[in-house]
Amino acid sequence: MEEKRKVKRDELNPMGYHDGEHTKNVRDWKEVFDFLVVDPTLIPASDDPDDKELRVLTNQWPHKPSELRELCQEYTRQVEKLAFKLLELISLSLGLPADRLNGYFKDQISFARFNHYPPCPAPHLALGVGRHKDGGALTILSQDDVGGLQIGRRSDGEWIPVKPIPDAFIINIGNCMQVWSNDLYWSAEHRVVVNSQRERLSIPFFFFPSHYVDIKPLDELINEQNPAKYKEFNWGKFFASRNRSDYKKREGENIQIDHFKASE
Ligand SMILES: O=C(O)CCC(=O)C(=O)O
Ligand SMILES: [Fe+2]
Repeated sequence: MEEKRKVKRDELNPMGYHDGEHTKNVRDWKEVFDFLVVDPTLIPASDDPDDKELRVLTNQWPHKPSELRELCQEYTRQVEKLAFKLLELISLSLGLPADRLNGYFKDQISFARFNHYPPCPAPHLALGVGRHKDGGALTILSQDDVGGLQIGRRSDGEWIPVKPIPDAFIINIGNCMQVWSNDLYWSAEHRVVVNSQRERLSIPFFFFPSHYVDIKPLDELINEQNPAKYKEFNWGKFFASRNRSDYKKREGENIQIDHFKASE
């Protein structure tokens, strides 16, 4: 516990250890450790569109276990390669050049997270993570054999458990990919249920574009018959606004991707 406290995140540095996260204003039954892929990483200081100030994020590593830092860095080096490979395959699947999306990640603000979901005495009253869509381009998720992740089926919203498969990653489409592809790729809503018997561990890698990238449906994919379904938005500001709502309970509605839907 002492080591965790030394690397606890705060309002200035959101990296490190944290056990009070909120998804859409509801506290999650979990503790997390976050670390950046690129250290340091620059993000907007606030979600105010007129505020041009940037904030420097840096990693916070505990002294114990001493090999944690090196292991984490090696993990994200490898998973990042997979993320770029998937990005290229998705571009090709959309009929675009393989490297069409790569430029958006020149100063990526990606990070990885250890999620620890302790056993919960009243699992029907809590969620590990409340329903949400991942914000970035892709999420590459590694999970243990306990299970608990559920995906909201697009047709009827029913929660479908994602069965853990040994040595397999789960790939989630994020909001940015949904918008770039003008809904050809869909960012599935998901949540995590907890249980009273076993703790669970998962490690998502959130593949996030550079903060200054403006996200909109790709020109090559829209035309008169198939107009843009989203208005342009700035990724860094979107990220900053979601982060604010992650950090603590807030008044009012949180910004979600549907806010940028073009009017029908
Ligand atoms: O633990 C999981 O399986 C998923 C966690 C998740 O959805 C997230 O951290 O965004
Ligand atoms: Fe998620």
